[in-house]
Amino acid sequence: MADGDSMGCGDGFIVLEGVEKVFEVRRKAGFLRRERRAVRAVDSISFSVARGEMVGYIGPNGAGKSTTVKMLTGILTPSAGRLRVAGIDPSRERGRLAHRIGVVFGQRTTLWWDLPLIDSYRLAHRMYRIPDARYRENLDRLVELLELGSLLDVPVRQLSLGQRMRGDIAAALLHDPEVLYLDEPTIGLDVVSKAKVRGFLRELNAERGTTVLLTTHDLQDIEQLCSRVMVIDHGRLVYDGALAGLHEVGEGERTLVVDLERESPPVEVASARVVRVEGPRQWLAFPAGRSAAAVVAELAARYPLVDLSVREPDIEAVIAKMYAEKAVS
Ligand SMILES: Nc1ncnc2c1ncn2[C@@H]1O[C@H](COP(=O)(O)OP(=O)(O)OP(=O)(O)O)[C@@H](O)[C@H]1O
Repeated sequence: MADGDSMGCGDGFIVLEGVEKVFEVRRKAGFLRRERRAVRAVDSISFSVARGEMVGYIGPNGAGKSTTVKMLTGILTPSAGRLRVAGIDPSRERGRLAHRIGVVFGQRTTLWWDLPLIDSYRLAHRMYRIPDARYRENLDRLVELLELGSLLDVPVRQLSLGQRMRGDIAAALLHDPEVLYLDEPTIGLDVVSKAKVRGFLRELNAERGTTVLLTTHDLQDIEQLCSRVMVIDHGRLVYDGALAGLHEVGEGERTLVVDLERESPPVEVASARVVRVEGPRQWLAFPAGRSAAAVVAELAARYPLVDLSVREPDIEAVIAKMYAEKAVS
């Protein structure tokens, strides 16, 4: 089959239907005896990403994120299911797909370590057969946006982690890919470098409509860049939706911060529990799915309130809880 549209998935640009990847691993099981075991790294995953979407793909270590990305780039062939990126079957037409996608691995560089940065770009120019005018235009734009001007003649090994990451991102975008896979793009970066990378990605998505699939352990990346998030755990997709909806899935707690008229012992209400007291200020936790109005009404009826505010659950806490629950079940 040549075309992704024939899969009946509408305008999906990245489409997975029941995709699986099973690895055969051999283990020593005694003297001269080896045992074969199947590891189901990706277990019947289906999703569809529209052109121009920016999606977070998250999950604990060993969940199957890298395996999914490797199948999307064509490095690995799925054991079952169907997969298309821009209408292309990645493992069958890896070369053709390479012109349409860009890949950045935070922990691995694709740049030539001992050569000046610009040499890696010249190589990409030839490798991807980018027309000269387009190469120049893209290079100028990326150098400006990623602030690489003073770094082009510096050997890659002398670059800081943040500089190298920006260099890698530029390398992945010189050929104008429609899709960008980012694997931990801000790992190990300082706050300023993280902000630069995130700012650039937002601009890229807004200006060029580049579709972005972002794998990260840094949930601020997701909060600042993605309106949709997919959570994978033990090879299965356990959540696909808005970031805000994760609060409900994780059944996190919201916090009501109240200022009483004067310092007092922890307040007593049925709908919430006090988790902290500091002078006249008290913090009350209540289930995220419940309305704050009931808690406020109960409090106001019994205590003199000066001020109050509601804090949403910390997304990291919600996801940590979600993983913990999965591990127990
Ligand atoms: N080539 C391989 N051979 C055998 N097992 C593998 C192979 N690659 C991955 N696995 C196994 O598949 C599962 C998923 O691994 P994967 O690297 O996709 O997880 P991940 O979500 O990317 O994890 P991390 O966040 O640690 O990078 C793990 O149990 C891993 O040990």
